[in-house]
Amino acid sequence: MITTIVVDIEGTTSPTSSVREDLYGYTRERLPAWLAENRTGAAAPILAAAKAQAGRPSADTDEVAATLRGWLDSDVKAESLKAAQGLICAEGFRNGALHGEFFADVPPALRAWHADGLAVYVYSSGSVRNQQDWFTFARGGELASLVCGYFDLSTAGGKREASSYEKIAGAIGVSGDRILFLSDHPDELDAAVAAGWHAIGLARPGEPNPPRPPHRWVDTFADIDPSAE
Ligand SMILES: CSCCC(=O)C(=O)COP(=O)(O)O
Repeated sequence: MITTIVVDIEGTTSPTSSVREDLYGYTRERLPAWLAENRTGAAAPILAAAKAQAGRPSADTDEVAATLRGWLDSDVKAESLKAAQGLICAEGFRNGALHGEFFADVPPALRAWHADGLAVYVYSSGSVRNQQDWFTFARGGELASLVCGYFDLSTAGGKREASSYEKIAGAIGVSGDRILFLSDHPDELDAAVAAGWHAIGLARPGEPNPPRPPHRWVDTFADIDPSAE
């Protein structure tokens, strides 16, 4: 019996375009100034991690900003970039420039699962901070009250690793065979199944990741019945 649902964000709850155009665009524009202004504070661990990952220990903040912008452009899911994105976008969510964007079928499904007593968690490459803001400042009304918790690359690990799903199951204290994972990415579904989870793929019109066997694929949360898993 499924007691817990874990959802991916990009391509699953939300259009890829809303992440890449809105969040990446907002971050891209503000990265150089934000890194420079916060280099001895919130940006310090981000600068250190990005320099280490890039193999450029003596890079200055301008060079790190250019590196992080390059990672945004090629969608590198690096922890340091995602941490910066979460902190930079926090201001945009609070001043009304940014909203969490969700496919129309997602809020009613989350409400129904919550009303049925299912626990909903989020696991995304975006930082926990960014995820919380995405659900809190959802266009059309907050959705964070429907979510029990959030996991990201720093708290769970990479999304294509079975060990990350084992770690999440351990952290929430639920056996994998009671957890249903929803994602648009076949490699992530493979990893969740390898950890003993149930998994359903989202293949939404216009989204980039093609479906792949052996998973079941749907194009809307309305077609997901956790009690039938
Ligand atoms: C709204 S949280 C930020 C989303 C993000 O930056 C991202 O890379 C989404 O990746 P996902 O793991 O949800 O596909």
